[in-house]
Amino acid sequence: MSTSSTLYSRLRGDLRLSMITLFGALTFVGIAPFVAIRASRAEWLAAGLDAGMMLIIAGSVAYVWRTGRTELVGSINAVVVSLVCAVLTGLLGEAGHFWTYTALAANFMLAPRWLAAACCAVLLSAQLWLGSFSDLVAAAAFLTSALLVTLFAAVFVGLSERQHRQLLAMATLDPLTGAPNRRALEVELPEAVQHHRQRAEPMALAVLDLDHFKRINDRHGHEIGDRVLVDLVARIQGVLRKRDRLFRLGGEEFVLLLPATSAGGARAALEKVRRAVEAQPMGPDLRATVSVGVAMLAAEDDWPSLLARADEAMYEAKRRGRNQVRMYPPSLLAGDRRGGNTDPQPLPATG
Ligand SMILES: Nc1nc2c(ncn2[C@@H]2O[C@H](COP(=O)(O)OP(=O)(O)OP(=O)(O)O)[C@@H](O)[C@H]2O)c(=O)[nH]1
Repeated sequence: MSTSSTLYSRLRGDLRLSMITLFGALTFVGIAPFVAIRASRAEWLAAGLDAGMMLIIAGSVAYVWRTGRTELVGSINAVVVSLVCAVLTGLLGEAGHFWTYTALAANFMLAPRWLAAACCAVLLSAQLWLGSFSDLVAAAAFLTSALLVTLFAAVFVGLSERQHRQLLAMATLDPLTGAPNRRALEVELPEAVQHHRQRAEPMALAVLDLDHFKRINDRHGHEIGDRVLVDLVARIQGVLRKRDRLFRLGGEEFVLLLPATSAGGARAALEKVRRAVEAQPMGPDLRATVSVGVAMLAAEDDWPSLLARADEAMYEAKRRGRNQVRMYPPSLLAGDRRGGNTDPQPLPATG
C-alpha cells in the first residue's frame, strides 16, 4: 500500500484523527495572520498566546499521527483552545468573544463529550466574567447564542460519531457471523505483516474452510447452513486467544491471524480449532469438519504471498482427505494430523 493510501485509510477509519487534523490545519491557517497583526500592533501577549496555541496544535497533530493517541491529544487541544480563548477575552474585550463560537464547536469535535462539556462551561463562565457587555440583554444574547452553538455541536458530533461507527461496522463486519470481513483483513493483515517483520517476531496465518458445506446446505437447508457458520465462528473464537483475529473471507472460508506465534504454537492452536469443530455435532445428524492450511511469515514475505501459501496448504489439506491441518511448506508438518492423531509435534520456527 502506498504512503498516501495508508494516510487516507487512517483518516477514513478514525473520525477523531480526521477532526484533529482538520482542526489543526484550519487553526494554523486561520490564526497565523492574527499573530502578525497583533505583533504589528505591539499586542505582544495576545500575539504570543496565539503563536503558542499554533505551536501546541501543530505539535499535537504531528504527535497524534505518530502515536494514534487521539483521545489524549484531542483533550489537550480542547483545554488549550478554551483557556487561550478565555484569556484573549480578558485581554481584548469584545474581539475575544468572536472566537468563543469556534472554541465551543471545536471542543466537541476534539475531546470526549464530558470533557468538551466541562471546557465549554468553564469558557462560557470566563467569558461572562471577563467579557465587556454593554448591558444585561447583550450578555444574555451572547449566552443564549453560545449555548445554542454548544448544543448543536454536541448533537451533530454525537450523531456523526454514531453514523461513523455504524458505517464502519457495515463496511468491515460480516453481517451473518459478526466476524471481520475481507475488507478488514485487507487493512489488518498488511499492518500485522509490517509490525512482525519490523520486530522479527513469528506470525502465523491460516486459511480455514468448512468441509462439504454444499452437502450440509443441500441436506439441511440454507438456514441451518447459516447457523453452522455462526456456530463455527463461536467455536473458533472460543478456543483462540483474545488477540488472535478471525476473518470471514467469503462463503465458508475463513482466515485466522495469529500474532506473535511460532510454527509449533500455530499448529497446536489450529489443532484445537479443528478438534473443537469436529468434537460436537452442530445439530441433529449434523457433524462438520474443517480443513486448515497454515503459513508462517517469512523474511521476504508480503501479505498476498503469505495468504497464498496458507491457501495452498488448505487445498493440500482438502486433497489429502479434509479434516486436517497442513503447514506450508510441508517440511513444517510433523505427521498427518487427520482424525485422532492430534499431539502437536515440535516444529522448527521460521522467520
Ligand atoms: N448457508 C450458506 N451457504 C453458503 C454461504 N456462502 C456460501 N455458501 C455455500 O457454501 C457452499 C460451498 O460449496 P463448495 O465450494 O462446493 O465447497 P464444499 O461443499 O464445502 O466442498 P469442499 O470445500 O471441497 O469441502 C455452496 O453451496 C455455497 O452456496 C452462506 O453464507 N450461507
